[in-house]
Amino acid sequence: MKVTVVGAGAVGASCAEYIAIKNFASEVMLIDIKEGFAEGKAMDLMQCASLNGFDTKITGVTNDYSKTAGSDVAVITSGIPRKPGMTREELIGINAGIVKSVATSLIEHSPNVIIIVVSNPMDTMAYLAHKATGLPKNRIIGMGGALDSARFKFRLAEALGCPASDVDGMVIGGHSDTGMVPLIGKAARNSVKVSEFLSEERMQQVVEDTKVGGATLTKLLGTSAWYAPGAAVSAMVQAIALDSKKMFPCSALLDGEYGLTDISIGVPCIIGKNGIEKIVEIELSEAEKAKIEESAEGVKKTNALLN
Ligand SMILES: NC(=O)c1ccc[n+]([C@@H]2O[C@H](COP(=O)([O-])OP(=O)(O)OC[C@H]3O[C@@H](n4cnc5c(N)ncnc54)[C@H](O)[C@@H]3O)[C@@H](O)[C@H]2O)c1
Ligand SMILES: O=C(O)C[C@H](O)C(=O)O
Repeated sequence: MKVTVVGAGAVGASCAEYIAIKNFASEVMLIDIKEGFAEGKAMDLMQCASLNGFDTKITGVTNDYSKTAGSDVAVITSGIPRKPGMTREELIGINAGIVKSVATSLIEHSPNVIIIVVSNPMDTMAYLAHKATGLPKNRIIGMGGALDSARFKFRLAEALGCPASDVDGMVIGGHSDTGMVPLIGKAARNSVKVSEFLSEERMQQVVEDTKVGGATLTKLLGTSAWYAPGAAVSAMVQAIALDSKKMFPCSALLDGEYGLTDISIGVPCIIGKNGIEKIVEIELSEAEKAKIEESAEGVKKTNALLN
């Protein structure tokens, strides 16, 4: 499998590194607009091959899309990250132009590619990629929910005083500070609902900490996070490569599912060799439904800025 990663910055390089370490792809092509940058990152990563024991060939190129030809999967991480105090939505002015041109360049050289959109504001960038390319719905996947769910599990594990591997939980809705919907009522520790262990107040704290997970890290780091984002994307690429039919919350273009149309937003999806193979409609409580509707309103407001 050939994977192109557009943007060799913090998230793109982290994603390439995890893909290589997991050793399921034959080739990763890193591409960046900054002269020599992707080449340098690729060389640095390749010098880890004998140390970390991987056979994936990582190559870097400056803005030459002919080198991405024949990609099975492409990950778009190109664009600017937010600084402390900013929202993801504030990035739209610069990132929309980048994502639009990158998505069209990718399919010119890889007509069968499955695109994973990471650049923020992610739900709107995934929607834009659909509009710009006209690709079938299964072939554009927004990454946000996989990361947000990992952060939810981290916060749940912290509250429960247990390893994250004991915890199951999912975040749906928009990938924004206010739009995320952590499904706390369905979260469990080894099949036992977390409400059996945590007070209502502690559960609400977990929900709030999860929603501002990206902002909290941005404040600490001075720019946004990259390790967990890179790991989340690599897990999705792996599910495509291995056709594993794993379920991740992904930003998918909806056509009536969850009562929503003409919007990309986080919902549970089955990921396999065809990208989004199924959107799973789970039963939501009235409160959860109201939160998803509110979240969708927020995403639609950001989408309107594209016009
Ligand atoms: N969806 C998510 O969960 C999630 C998680 C983390 C970061 N992000 C987003 O991912 C994006 C990248 O974050 P980062 O921390 O890696 O930023 P970064 O600045 O480290 O890297 C971005 C890279 O994109 C490159 N670039 C810019 N325009 C380009 C173009 N037209 N073609 C190719 N490359 C181009 C830059 O040169 C830079 O190397 C940001 O928009 C950030 O908000 C999203
Ligand atoms: O927080 C950000 O701006 C980056 C990303 O969306 C994240 O959640 O880490």
